[in-house]
Amino acid sequence: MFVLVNLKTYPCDPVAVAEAVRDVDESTDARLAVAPQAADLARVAETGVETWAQHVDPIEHGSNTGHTLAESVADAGAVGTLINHSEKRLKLADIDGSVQAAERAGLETVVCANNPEQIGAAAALGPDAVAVEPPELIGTGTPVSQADPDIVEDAVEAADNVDSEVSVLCGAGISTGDDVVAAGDLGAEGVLLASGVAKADDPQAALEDLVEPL
Ligand SMILES: O=C[C@H](O)COP(=O)(O)O
Repeated sequence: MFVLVNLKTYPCDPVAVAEAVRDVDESTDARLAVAPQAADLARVAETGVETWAQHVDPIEHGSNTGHTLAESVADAGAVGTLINHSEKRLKLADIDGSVQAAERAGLETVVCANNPEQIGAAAALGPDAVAVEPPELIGTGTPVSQADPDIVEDAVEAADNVDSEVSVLCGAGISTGDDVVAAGDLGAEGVLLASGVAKADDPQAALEDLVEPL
């Protein structure tokens, strides 16, 4: 299983969480990674943890003030990027452009979507993976894998119908090892999570619980 920890803009210490993710990664067969804010990418990557960006823009070098260039993200040490997170939604053409920009820079891609129908559309754009996240469950602590298992199974089917090479992650409310196991049982190859680790009093203990059954 791939466990991708999104730090969003939570007031955690990104380096401390990154070190916890790195240390737990060394004790599990699961693949762990962390997605800090763009400004924190380089110092997070310096910890040795697998580092992802939260977003890249559909642009090239040039007149793009305030945008996030995929090549700069890669130069800072990221190996992948989220695209179209529910909190950073893009137009379809921009999702396509961001996937292309990320691939140009050698970044792995996970395109987020709200439901199985959008997952099918996202998969058609050729990312490495898609992530289904019902927005109403994000940050609630109510896991999608238990509250809405059909949406995960339907997302897996929708992606598979379009491109069987595209992996499916699920996210929203996932905070325990049981939640991750349930996601895997529904066909997901990974989970995208945030508050369960980034807002935990002890992020390392939260991560150890997450990967313990894997
Ligand atoms: O990127 C992560 C997702 O939005 C899930 O967030 P959450 O684990 O806080 O529900």
